[in-house]
Amino acid sequence: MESRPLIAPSILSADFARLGEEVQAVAGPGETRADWVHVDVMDAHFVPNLTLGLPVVQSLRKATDLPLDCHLMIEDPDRWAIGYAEAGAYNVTVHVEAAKDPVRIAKDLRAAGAKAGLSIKPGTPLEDHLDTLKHYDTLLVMSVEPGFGGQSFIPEVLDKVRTARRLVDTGHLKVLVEIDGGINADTIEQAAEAGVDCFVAGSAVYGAEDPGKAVAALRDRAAHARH
Ligand SMILES: O=C(CO)[C@H](O)[C@H](O)COP(=O)(O)O
Repeated sequence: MESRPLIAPSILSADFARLGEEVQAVAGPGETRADWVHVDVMDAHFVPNLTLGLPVVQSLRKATDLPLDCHLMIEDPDRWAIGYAEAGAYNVTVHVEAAKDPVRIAKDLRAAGAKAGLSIKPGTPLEDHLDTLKHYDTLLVMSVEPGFGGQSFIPEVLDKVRTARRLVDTGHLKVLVEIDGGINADTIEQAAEAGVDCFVAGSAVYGAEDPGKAVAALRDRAAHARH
């Protein structure tokens, strides 16, 4: 397990007209600094929403030195994922439900210098994808149906998190466990207790008066829940 909980604000809940400033709002000093910036790429096909793509990620790469955690909610990630690695993403996550050759994607991402992430929707069993997961660096467990920010946390996914944590800790997998959807001051403790390493939070960070303070408060809650 990561020595301290990682917090990844999702810019899905940020003001898209001021993205550079919004990222700077979580790039402050000390505990107010986010660990990663989570970037939701949606294509209006894999999910019923449309957000941003490569040009925005290329611009974000120049606007911040925080690691970019790109979550591709798109059809045909086999074709597009590599571009995000080449654009300087730290971690590029594809959906197990969309990838045709996920092992090849992971190898290509790593060869391009990025971490490879695998995401799984709430209703998809993890057990069907264990052979694939061992080729990846991160597992992004969706705790809402992907597509929109501001939804309610689905507590049933915590069993999947516990399973992933157990597999990682018994040495069968070397992946960082990440969770995305409905993470806020009320839900982060359950996720931390279940064994999450990295917490994506959109509305809980960008809906707060001070996004940096929200990052610090979420990390603090997650850290306390682990003890
Ligand atoms: O991937 C996502 C939605 O598909 C978002 O990252 C996620 O929903 C974050 O928003 P919030 O923390 O408000 O739930």
